[in-house]
Amino acid sequence: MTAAIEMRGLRVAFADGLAADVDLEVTAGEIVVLLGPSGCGKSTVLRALAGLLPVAGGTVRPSDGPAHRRGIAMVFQEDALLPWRTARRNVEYALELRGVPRRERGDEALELLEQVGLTGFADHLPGRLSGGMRQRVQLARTLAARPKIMLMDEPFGALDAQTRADMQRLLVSVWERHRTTILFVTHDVDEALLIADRIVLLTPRPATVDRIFEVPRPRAPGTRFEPAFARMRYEILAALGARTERPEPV
Ligand SMILES: Nc1ncnc2c1ncn2[C@@H]1O[C@H](COP(=O)(O)OP(=O)(O)OP(=O)(O)O)[C@@H](O)[C@H]1O
Repeated sequence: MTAAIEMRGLRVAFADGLAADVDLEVTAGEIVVLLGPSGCGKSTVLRALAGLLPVAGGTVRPSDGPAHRRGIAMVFQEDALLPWRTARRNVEYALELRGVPRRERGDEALELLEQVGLTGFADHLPGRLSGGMRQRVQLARTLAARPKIMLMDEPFGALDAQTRADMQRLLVSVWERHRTTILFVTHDVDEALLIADRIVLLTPRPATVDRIFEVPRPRAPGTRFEPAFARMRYEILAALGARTERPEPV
C-alpha cells in the first residue's frame, strides 16, 4: 500500500508551547478522520500539512512547495466561493486553473455539479444558495482541481443536522467515485464512524496519536445499530470522555 501522506514526528509549536507531535501514515485512497477533544490540535495538524503553519520538527510527505503543487486541496467550514460568479462559473474557475481548455470547461463543470446533486442550480449565485448547497458547490470546485489529497477541516460543522447527514453521505459517494485520499477533522463521533476507514483518536494538547480504530466498509444505513459498531462507538466516546475529564479542584 502506498502512503499518500506521511507524518514522522511532525511537531508544531506556538509561542506558548508544543501543539502537536504526530506520527501517522494515510494510505492512498483512504479516508482518515482525526478525532479529538476541542483544542487538542486537530486543525493545527491539518494546517501544518497544508503548509499554512511552520513545522518545528519531523518530516512530512508530500513536502516542498505550495499545497496545490503537491496535489493538496484544503476545505474549510466557511466556503471560499467567489460571490460574483455563478455555481458553474466557480467550478469553471478551478478547471481553468487546472488548464482545461475553455470549450471543455462548461460541460465538465455541469457534470461535477450533477455529481454533487446540483443539477438545475448551475446558474445561481452563491448568495442565492443555502449553506448546504454552497458546500456542494465547494466540493464540486475542489474536485475540479483533481487533488490527490483533500484536507477537510470540519467542513460540515456549520450545517443543520439533516443537511450535515446528507453531506456526509454525499462525500462518501463522491469519494467512491474519485478515490481521493481524505484527511478529515471533526469532533463528531458519528460523523467519523459514517465516513472513515480509520479513526485516529488524538490526545489533548499537544496532539499525539492515541488510538486508531479501523471501521469496516461497506456501511448500510442500519450498520450503526449493529453490535460491533455500537461497541466501537461506545469505546471511542469513553476514550474521548476520559481524555476531556478535568481533575477535581482541591
Ligand atoms: N495561530 C495560533 N497561535 C497560537 N496558538 C494557537 C494558534 N492556533 C491554534 N492555537 C492553539 O493551539 C491549540 C490547538 O488548536 P486547534 O485549533 O488545532 O485545535 P482543534 O483540535 O482543531 O480544536 P477545535 O476542535 O475546537 O476546532 C489550541 O490550544 C489553540 O488555542
